[in-house]
Amino acid sequence: MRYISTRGTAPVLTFSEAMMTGLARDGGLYVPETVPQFTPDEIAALAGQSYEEVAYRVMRPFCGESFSEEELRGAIARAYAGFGHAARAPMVQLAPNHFLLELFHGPTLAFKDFAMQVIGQLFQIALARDGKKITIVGATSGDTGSAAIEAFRGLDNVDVFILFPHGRVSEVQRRQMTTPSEVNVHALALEGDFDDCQGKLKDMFNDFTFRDEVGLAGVNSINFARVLAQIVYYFTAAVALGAPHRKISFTVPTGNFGDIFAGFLAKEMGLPVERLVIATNQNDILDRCIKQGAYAKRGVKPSISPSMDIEVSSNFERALFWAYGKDGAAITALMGELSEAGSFTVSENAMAALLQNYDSGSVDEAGTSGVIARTLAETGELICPHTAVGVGVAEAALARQPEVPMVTLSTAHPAKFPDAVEAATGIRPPLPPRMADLFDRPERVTRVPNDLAALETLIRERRRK
Ligand SMILES: Cc1ncc(COP(=O)(O)O)c(C=O)c1O
Ligand SMILES: N[C@@H](CCOP(=O)(O)O)C(=O)O
Repeated sequence: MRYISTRGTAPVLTFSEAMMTGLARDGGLYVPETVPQFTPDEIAALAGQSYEEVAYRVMRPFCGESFSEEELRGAIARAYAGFGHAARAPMVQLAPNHFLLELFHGPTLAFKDFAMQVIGQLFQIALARDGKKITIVGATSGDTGSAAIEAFRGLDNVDVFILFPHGRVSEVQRRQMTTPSEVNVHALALEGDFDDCQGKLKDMFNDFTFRDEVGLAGVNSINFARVLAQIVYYFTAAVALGAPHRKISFTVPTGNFGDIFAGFLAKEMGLPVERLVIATNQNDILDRCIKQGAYAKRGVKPSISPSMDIEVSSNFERALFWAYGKDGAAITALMGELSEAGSFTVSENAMAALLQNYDSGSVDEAGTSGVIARTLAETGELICPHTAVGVGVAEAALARQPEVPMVTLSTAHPAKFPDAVEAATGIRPPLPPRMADLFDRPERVTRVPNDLAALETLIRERRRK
């Protein structure tokens, strides 16, 4: 299995090389050259298997020779052992043909744990083999950061620096990042929004001197291994609802497009996915692009679903790569236009390709609160604001095609966003007992400017040599 860049000119790599490399050296994102195929019989055989077994069968063909069966099975087993639900990703029914896929039973209460826990294990295997030390830098709008810290805290050969937008994450999210006491963990509050954080991260990858000096590694969904581990729950959910004998649609609360792109790959592998519905909050650049064919920045507005306050949606580049027939030069040109002019127009053929797979919708702030309140009243389920955006968009999509079961991804636990949930329902969701003292723990955080040179200097000084 070989991995190629969406921009077409970076070296072709194996799975573990792509995982340890992060951003391709031409600025693109690594993708598998070919997508492994599952037959209907192979999909049917997943029914009744444990989450770990499905994860092994789905991930194995993407890994090539990078990890042995024993290594991959061991990594998966250790990754999910700490999850708070035996099914790992259970489903609850909200309405006839509408299901919620709960992805918040991991250690940091968001879907990020599903992939981050696995790649934490895979990184450790790879690092033990070659004896290297690495510096992970991550950008977060709230959830990736704590998931990365949880997966890598305390490791001798890894330093973790997390950039989050100052004042734009929930207090629970911030404390999850600022209270770990391990010396290898560094929470950095950047003056700017998430796009600034991710922009600086990509700038660091594109500064080859810095990148090679510090052994830079990335655990955002820039890293294909993150996306890979997120494919698994599309299979478990679809099979539980009757795949491969029945088509299933998914609605995905979307920001950086990693989660929904994992659903696209599940479809490419042979899973009968009818529609992948992109759900955006008031930062609706992806919804506008799907409806109007132009990707145009307007400026990020803070919302009550802060993890989706994103305009430069990194993995949309991967979706465009497929839509443009894997033409790296075309993607390079589009990404150049985006950084220079803040917008680009999608060609007619590429739009047609996107519309074969994706549908979209958005929910504004009042709508999000309304969905949280209504979902509680009608179903008894208390949901987080990101999930509420998904539920609102899914209900509209389901009304257009009621005969196809719809799965909405519930991407975070409501207790991560207690203010928004309380404002909508009057109920303040409690943190699980293991996190009950989160507000008593001392915080450690450094305010940083939105400045590449200053960030690189800080990382050079703080990382352990
Ligand atoms: C709770 C939550 N929901 C949804 C999203 C959006 O997911 P993605 O960035 O993969 O589109 C995020 C951030 O990634 C998130 O943290
Ligand atoms: N919403 C994310 C943003 C980063 O996404 P990633 O999937 O690329 O890591 C977050 O919570 O940090």
